[in-house]
Amino acid sequence: MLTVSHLTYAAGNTLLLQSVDLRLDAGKLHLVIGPNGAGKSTLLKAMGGQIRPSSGTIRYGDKNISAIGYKELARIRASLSQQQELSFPLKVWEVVMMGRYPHVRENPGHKDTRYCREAMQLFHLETLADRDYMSLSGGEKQRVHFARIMAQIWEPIPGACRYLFLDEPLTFLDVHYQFQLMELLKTLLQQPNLLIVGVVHDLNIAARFADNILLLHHGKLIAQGNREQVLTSENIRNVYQLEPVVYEKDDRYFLAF
Ligand SMILES: Nc1ncnc2c1ncn2[C@@H]1O[C@H](COP(=O)(O)OP(=O)(O)OP(=O)(O)O)[C@@H](O)[C@H]1O
Repeated sequence: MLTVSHLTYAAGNTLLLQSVDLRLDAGKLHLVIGPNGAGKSTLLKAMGGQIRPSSGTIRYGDKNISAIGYKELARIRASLSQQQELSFPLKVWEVVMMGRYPHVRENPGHKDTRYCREAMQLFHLETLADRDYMSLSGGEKQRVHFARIMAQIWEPIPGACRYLFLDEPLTFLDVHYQFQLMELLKTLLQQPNLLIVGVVHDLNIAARFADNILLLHHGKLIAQGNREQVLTSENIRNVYQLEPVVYEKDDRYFLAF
């Protein structure tokens, strides 16, 4: 479980997050939505321990993350940031292997190689393993980074949770891979003690795949819950200044503008 209590983050005089409270369970897909500049990336970075809150606490289980050392943090949580560009020549498998560095003492061992291979299989990268990363398309690069961060937290930790933070993971992916990734995340969540939080802009993706939707606006958590609770006409109007038509049919729930 991940618990956020009274989280506030300020940059100079600007409050980017204002007293956010959350309790996120493992085994569920939590998707953060909200307009540009709402504070979604800032929230993810704070939950991933990449930035230190101005006030408030973030706990992994019963541990305050400020008490978790950098190396230990890197073994239990992985983050996909919005900008992933690498500007030096590496083969695809070498980029994926970077995910294993927090676990490696001197040189990667058989276990690290196996986890990287399995992570690459998961994202259908086997045939690209020896390609120069810089020669890949945007979508291919994105899949390499998914494999890298999955390799980082590949191994379940007995009795403890692993945390995966994905900031706009659907950027660069065509609609086929977008759906494939979301389905894959749902499958991964069947593993014990895995917690995934992602940021998406597509409200219909959130409606279709999220178990829990977090709506941020001006650094505040405006609504949280399932799609019927969060993706209401009123919330969308207030936050995006758009008037949606909400369709509900069988198990489908979607918004048209
Ligand atoms: N270091 C900083 N100093 C001042 N303002 C900042 C700083 N970092 C972020 N901001 C501002 O804080 C706000 C929230 O940024 P954040 O990146 O969290 O938004 P977001 O919801 O992820 O937006 P987007 O959907 O555009 O990616 C933005 O207005 C951004 O310009």
